Amino acid sequence: MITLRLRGLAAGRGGRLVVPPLDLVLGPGSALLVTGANGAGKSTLLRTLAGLLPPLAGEVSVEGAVAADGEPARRVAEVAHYLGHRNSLKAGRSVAEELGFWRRFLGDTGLGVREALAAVDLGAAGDLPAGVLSAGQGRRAAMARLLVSERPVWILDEPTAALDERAQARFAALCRERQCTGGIVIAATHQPLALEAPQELRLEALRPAGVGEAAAAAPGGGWDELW
Ligand SMILES: Nc1ncnc2c1ncn2[C@@H]1O[C@H](COP(=O)(O)OP(=O)(O)OP(=O)(O)O)[C@@H](O)[C@H]1O
Repeated sequence: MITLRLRGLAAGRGGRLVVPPLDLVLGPGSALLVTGANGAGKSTLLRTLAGLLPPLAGEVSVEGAVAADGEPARRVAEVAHYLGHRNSLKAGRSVAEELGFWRRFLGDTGLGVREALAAVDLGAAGDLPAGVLSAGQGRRAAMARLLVSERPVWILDEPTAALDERAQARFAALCRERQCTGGIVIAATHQPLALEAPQELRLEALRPAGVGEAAAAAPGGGWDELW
């Protein structure tokens, strides 16, 4: 059964510390809700966990999971789905074609494309170009991407933004099913998300060194000119 272990994991952008070192253990069936104000570093942390940004310090290790090649997984990216702010669907191709691409790319170990679309109430939209989907439909198509390939870790950035109430409830149920089968769900969100017994990690925005001084000293009002 899978466990993720964060040891002194610090995340940042452009060499600037955004999330101070964290120690955390996420065992099978667990969930982590990452909260905090705009700019606090939620996306930065999630992208670091997903292997899309290098940690500034420390590490995240994976134990007890097997990668697609049958070897023990060494990196979270080998066993995780990452759902970012964008839906990762090419506008000119049909929703079904796009999901078919992701199914081949990520490993065809989950639901078939039509089954996955039905599971997110998008059964009638498979032949539409992805670019014509509404914001909420696009998000549901992205949810279907989580289902076409079986991966134990879901890393989700604002997953329910744009979803109506029914779709939010459906998505939360899918996350809990992931937990029930021993998976791990990590979600950054400003909205309630009904996960099973989540740990909460609230991030506080760090003030970049020297910002106050620079603003005070800048001619013409400093930061005010940016708004
Ligand atoms: N590509 C980048 N280069 C430099 N700084 C960045 C970059 N992307 C984000 N930042 C900065 O990193 C900090 C954290 O941003 P991040 O997107 O992680 O916040 P967040 O908590 O996810 O915010 P939100 O709730 O608005 O989505 C912010 O100060 C932001 O300006």
